Amino acid sequence: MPTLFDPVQLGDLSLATRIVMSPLTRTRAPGELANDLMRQYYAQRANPATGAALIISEAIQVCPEGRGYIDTPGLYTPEQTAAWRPVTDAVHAQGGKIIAQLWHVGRISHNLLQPGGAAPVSSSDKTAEGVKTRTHEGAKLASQPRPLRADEIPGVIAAYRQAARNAIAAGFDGVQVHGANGYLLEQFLRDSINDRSDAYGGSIENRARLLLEVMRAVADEIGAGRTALRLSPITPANAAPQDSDAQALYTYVAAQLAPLKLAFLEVVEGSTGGPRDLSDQGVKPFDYAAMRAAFGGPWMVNNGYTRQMALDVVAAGGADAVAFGRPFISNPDLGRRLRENAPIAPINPGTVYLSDATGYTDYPTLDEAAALAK
Ligand SMILES: C=C(C(=O)O)c1ccccc1
Repeated sequence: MPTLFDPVQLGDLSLATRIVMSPLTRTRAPGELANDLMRQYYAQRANPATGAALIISEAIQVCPEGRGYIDTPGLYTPEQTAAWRPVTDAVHAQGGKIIAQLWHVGRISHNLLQPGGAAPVSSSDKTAEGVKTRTHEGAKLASQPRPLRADEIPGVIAAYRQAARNAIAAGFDGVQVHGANGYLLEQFLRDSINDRSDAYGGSIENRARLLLEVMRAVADEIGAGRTALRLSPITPANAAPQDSDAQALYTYVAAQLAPLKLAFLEVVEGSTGGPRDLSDQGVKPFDYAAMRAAFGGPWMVNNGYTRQMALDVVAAGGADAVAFGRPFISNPDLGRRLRENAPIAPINPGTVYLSDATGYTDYPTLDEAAALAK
């Protein structure tokens, strides 16, 4: 069996190792534009020999209504598209690969962030209780959303399609659709949020419809081999209550995706950035192997993987690649540290969402830290 450090083919993406950098929102994109500080940050982590064999970008909104925080980037205008080109060029100059995570936050937003101060959109009018968003007027509780009308849904699908086209024009090697963590597509998937009575609500087939229509549109636009998806079957992130039957729902989705032959499916195991086992919260254990069997394609795992866990899951054939999030924030050369079993520097939680280089591009590599220590 291969090791974590062996090459792997994920659709059209040929990776030098199975070490992937997870999407990480960092709120360093004022005006929704990628910039030179972001170019530095991604380039620092892009060399497959020392960093990530594949970078999945921070979440990037596909339309104005898809924004839920200040200073997150977009991919829905020519200016936003052009702003990403220096970033993808810098990643490629390191021999790396990068795909764009395409995002629509749905109800995880506030009127202050919405065009014309309108209500955010979702599958229903259910508010994400207690969720805070970041506006120019400070942290605000998410606003009550309005349900998307059925005649608005083709426009949402078109926005994902156009953003995927823009991502390729910007030099990305592909895209990952964000179908996880309580955002729009998961707001349609789960019957704890979606109470629609039209073709996009009710049965599992109807609640999965929007996600599957988006995936088919993106794959049709840029090729399935450059199209990936992230799902989070049991995460409670962003006040997303559990579905009444997560196993049936997500196994159905995986089976419906199988014929598309996507580049990969990345699955967040447990609670995003939190516990992997939620049984103490009354959540039934989820059978990820059954979901993988239904999907049948390249499988990427995420959430709290240590070096040993990552080595073990790949060696056992339990995953084709492992995505690391927070460790890549504070270790730009994480790939080297994993290979050499070198110390993993911890993050400073207080600087994750600042707006400058502090806690962003100033974490040292092993060599830089050694030089500083002399
Ligand atoms: C895109 C995010 C996700 O997937 O949870 C996100 C957004 C804001 C802060 C942290 C994470």
